[in-house]
Amino acid sequence: MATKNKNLSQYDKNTIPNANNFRFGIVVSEWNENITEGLYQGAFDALIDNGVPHNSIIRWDVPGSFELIYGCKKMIEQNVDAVIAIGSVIQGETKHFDFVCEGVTQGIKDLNIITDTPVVFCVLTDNTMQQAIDRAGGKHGNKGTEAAIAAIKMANLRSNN
Ligand SMILES: Nc1c(NC[C@H](O)[C@H](O)[C@H](O)CO)[nH]c(=O)[nH]c1=O
Ligand SMILES: CC(=O)[C@@H](O)COP(=O)(O)O
Repeated sequence: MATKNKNLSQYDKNTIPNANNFRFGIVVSEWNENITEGLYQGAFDALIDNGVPHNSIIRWDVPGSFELIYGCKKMIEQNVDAVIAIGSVIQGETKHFDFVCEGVTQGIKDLNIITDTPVVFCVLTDNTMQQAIDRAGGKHGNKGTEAAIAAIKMANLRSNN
């Protein structure tokens, strides 16, 4: 189902595990910060809404989405229960979009394989700024909210296995 057919911000609190004792790291790319700040707010608000204490959320900023890989690797060393990688990559004139998107995707995938801490992929890869706006609190909801819920569920899975 495409994003246009669902609201990224909707979740049923009755299906969300108890997150009171989990710690979360959020690494935020500064590129397209009008988008990434919206994604961060969605993620932060969802974590708080589900009982995560404010002091159990660590935020670091990195220059761009490609640096999310290293930032998340170092965040994992902070003994958090899950990490959320937040970025916004928007198509420009060249193929750089393709390489950044592929690189960050593969890098975050690798962290999920190599380490024992789940890293949630909250990196928008949009053709236009409007598509990004629509997914960072606009008409399709907020990908950051979706990512926070995924992070809670994965932290819970990790704690039970
Ligand atoms: N064009 C975008 C970038 N490009 C920058 C790279 O992510 C990286 O910081 C640079 O290549 C230095 O290593 N980053 C985004 O997050 N979004 C873009 O649209
Ligand atoms: C994703 C990017 O790196 C891209 O936005 C940069 O723009 P351009 O391809 O025009 O250099």
